[in-house]
Amino acid sequence: MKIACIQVDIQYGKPEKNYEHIENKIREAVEQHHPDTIVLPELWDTGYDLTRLDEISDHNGVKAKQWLSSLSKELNINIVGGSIAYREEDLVYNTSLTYNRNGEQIGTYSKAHLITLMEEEKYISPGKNNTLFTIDGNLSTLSICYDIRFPEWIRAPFLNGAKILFVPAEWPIQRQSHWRALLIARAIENQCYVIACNRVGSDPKNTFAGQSLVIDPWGDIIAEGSVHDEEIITAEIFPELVDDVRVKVPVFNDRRTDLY
Ligand SMILES: NC(=O)CCC(=O)C(=O)O
Repeated sequence: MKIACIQVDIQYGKPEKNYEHIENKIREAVEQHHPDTIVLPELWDTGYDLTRLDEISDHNGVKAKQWLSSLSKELNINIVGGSIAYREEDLVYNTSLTYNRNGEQIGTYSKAHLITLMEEEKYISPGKNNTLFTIDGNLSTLSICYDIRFPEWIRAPFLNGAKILFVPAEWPIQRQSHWRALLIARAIENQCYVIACNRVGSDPKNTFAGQSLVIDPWGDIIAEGSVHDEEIITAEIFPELVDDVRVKVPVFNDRRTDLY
């Protein structure tokens, strides 16, 4: 499966502009790299313009759903749609929607761990469920940005057979070393592919770290974005490698389920 992470800058609180820019980038990625699966960053529609979510969030995700469905079908690609500001009645969630090549929604997940450091919990409601979905035959899960600091949360879908972890993010540059280390650790401990798409650029409060990563189940980085520039990061992944690594180092069998 060929992956393309769309590492872009995001305009603060301007969904229309972001839709236009990201659609152009997706079309460019498809023309130049012929990916099977496209991955977008976190909150790519609004950015972290949290105080204006009443005005700019997507009611029931109607707009994003229509756009993701028609684009994935037209271009014959899977789209792991990063995340959007998704309004459900009076609450807003940081929600990811995944579509397959037929334009069908196959996955949804709302960020469970909200980052108090960025005051996310004041404006966004937390999700309660993790997710499992199948992309081109590969069982996958997804966590959003700050979630990667909580390995006990991420473990559950891997105990249920996941082989790939997708991570849309808006990770600031001041904690860049944590981004790399945490993603490599999640790949090694779960013996899975990690496909992490971060944004670049700045908003009024933060500068973001880019460095989108594709990491194999051995923990080796196989593709990496730059820190400052918009970029399409591509990699070919081989999910059968997950089984090889799990046989070589059988940590799933060696877990002490009598103790934890
Ligand atoms: N958008 C985020 O969740 C940022 C996470 C972060 O900055 C951190 O965990 O550190």
